[in-house]
Amino acid sequence: MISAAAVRVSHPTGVLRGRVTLPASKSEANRALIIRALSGKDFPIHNLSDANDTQLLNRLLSTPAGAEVSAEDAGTVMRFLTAYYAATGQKLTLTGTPRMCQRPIGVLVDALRQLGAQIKYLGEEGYPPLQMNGFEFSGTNRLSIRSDISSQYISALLMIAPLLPEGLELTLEGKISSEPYIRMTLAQMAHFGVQATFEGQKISVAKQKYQAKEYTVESDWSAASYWYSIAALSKEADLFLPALREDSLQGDSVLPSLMAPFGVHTTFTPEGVQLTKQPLQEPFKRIDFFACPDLAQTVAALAAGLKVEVEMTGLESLRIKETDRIAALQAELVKLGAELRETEPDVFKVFLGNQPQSEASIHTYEDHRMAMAFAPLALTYPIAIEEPRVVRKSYPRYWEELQKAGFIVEEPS
Ligand SMILES: O=C(O)C1=C[C@@H](OP(=O)(O)O)[C@@H](O)[C@H](O)C1
Ligand SMILES: C=C(OP(=O)(O)O)C(=O)O
Repeated sequence: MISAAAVRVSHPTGVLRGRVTLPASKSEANRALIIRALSGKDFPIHNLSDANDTQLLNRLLSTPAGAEVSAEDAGTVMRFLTAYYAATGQKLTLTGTPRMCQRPIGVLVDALRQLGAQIKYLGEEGYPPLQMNGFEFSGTNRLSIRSDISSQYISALLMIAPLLPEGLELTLEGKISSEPYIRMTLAQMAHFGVQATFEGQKISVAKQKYQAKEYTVESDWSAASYWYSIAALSKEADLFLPALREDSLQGDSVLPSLMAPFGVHTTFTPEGVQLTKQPLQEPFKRIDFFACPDLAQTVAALAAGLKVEVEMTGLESLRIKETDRIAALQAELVKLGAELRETEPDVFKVFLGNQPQSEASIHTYEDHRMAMAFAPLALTYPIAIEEPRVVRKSYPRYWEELQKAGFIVEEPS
């Protein structure tokens, strides 16, 4: 594990071949863990991620909850546990890092209160920490909920829905952001024997029981995005990423088509995907990240590295993630001679400027994706990444995997 305050990253040849180890999807793993806890049964979950977000949730669910529980900086842990503790009537304080206490949760708390949860805000209204004070069914099973802020609120409610006395009928209000994550939730619920319908803006789940069943978590497509970026920036690449599937539950499995214009060809095999470097296919169409927000930083940094101007939309949710990711991208791309500018409402464009003069030192804002999205640029510019340990949230072995692929990752002297 790298413990330095910063690492300097470089790649002497720009030629990459071999097999990469990916973490398992933290999204899938955390749903499987919550469902197992709600089922009251024990069954094996294979390929559980070593990501801190998953290790943390696993620990919290496998030991009796104390008076205060911290979800640290994990959005899914915070949101899924809020619904889980409400539905199981537990009384405790649920909190997180200072940044977590700036990430909104009011939409979920309002919905849970309507169902009968007693929840009090201990700090600012609409934000953690939360005092969970038990549950007394209100008699309501019909809710309307805003769906344009975070899909995690909806996934959290759906997973507890079959345990509610009358199930749940949810009407989604507005645009549905990160929709593939809602479909992932419903698909995993179906794996464990719980049926739901999702038609238009309405999702219905009747009262049912989760069945015990083994589950194998797929590799993480969001983590794969950094290897797509590496392949695109390389001189030559032939990389194998194991245990990724074409019929994935993860929305970030759009990568093969999203990355084709950037010169990365994907071949699916029964064991995983092979990435090869091809010529760029310009011109670039506008790319919409509304369904796959976790890929936005990868693409913005890649555009700067490849020196192509790319238009990006659907970035609204980036402001409330591990950091304000739009502000973070704007501050760090400038160091590489590029600029992320809002050209019309909700349309951002990466503009190119001059080649950076000296080694850029990228600040990571306690956001794993800032570190992982900018490190591949070492194939183009001299670059340093600050607070490299942030990767532990979703991909603790990231730096070791870069080293295996021929990158030099060293502490600046
Ligand atoms: O449900 C999930 O597992 C996730 C949903 C997305 O969040 P939003 O729904 O808040 O966009 C995504 O960004 C996050 O990394 C994981
Ligand atoms: C947004 C993310 O995670 P979360 O919301 O679960 O903290 C992420 O991993 O990019």
